[in-house]
Amino acid sequence: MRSLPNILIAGTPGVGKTTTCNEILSLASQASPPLNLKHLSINDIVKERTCHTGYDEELQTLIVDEDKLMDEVEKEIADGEGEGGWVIDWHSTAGFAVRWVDLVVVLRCEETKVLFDRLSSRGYKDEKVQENMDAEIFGVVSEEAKEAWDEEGQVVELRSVAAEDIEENAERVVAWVRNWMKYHGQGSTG
Ligand SMILES: Nc1ncnc2c1ncn2[C@@H]1O[C@H](COP(=O)(O)OP(=O)(O)OP(=O)(O)O)[C@@H](O)[C@H]1O
Repeated sequence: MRSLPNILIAGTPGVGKTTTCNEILSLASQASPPLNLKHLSINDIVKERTCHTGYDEELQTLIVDEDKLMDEVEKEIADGEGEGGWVIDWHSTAGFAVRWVDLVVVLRCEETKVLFDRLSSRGYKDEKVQENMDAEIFGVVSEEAKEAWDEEGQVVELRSVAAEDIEENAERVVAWVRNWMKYHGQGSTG
């Protein structure tokens, strides 16, 4: 049994995963007592441990080797077995074992114009912007998560459109962590 939950922050590129993870970690470190949450950036793992088979020029993205990537993720998560507290930052839930993750937060940006502007400002090609817009409109990440984590309350969708959503979402996640700790008899653990 972990003493802190593992949380996967998922969603279409540009919905605000990294920004939200940073805010969660910041709030957690300032909490009293502080919560020892740790950021697990899957983007960094893909690049640093070469969990890819090359670069797709068309879609301007690395072609992820999911098996290798999940081996690396499991090493990280297993290292913290009995400890937990990973805030995992990745666009997808594919490949993750359900037992590794206690809560999946899918960030959503329903305001398509806002997401379009965020993606375009990164210099993405039209095709890549469109692919990501379609994924967001059809709720692809959310559907995938709900298929795997079928226990009630394990997948939550949070709106990430305006700047104030970031803080509100981070506060909700930190509050959820506190509740999880109480429920699992970890109430006084920092
Ligand atoms: N809710 C929001 N309100 C205002 N700006 C936001 C919001 N969410 C994200 N942004 C802005 O959008 C940009 C992308 O955010 P961020 O890098 O956190 O997204 P991401 O989901 O982690 O993307 P990727 O999957 O490509 O890593 C940043 O400039 C961030 O400041």
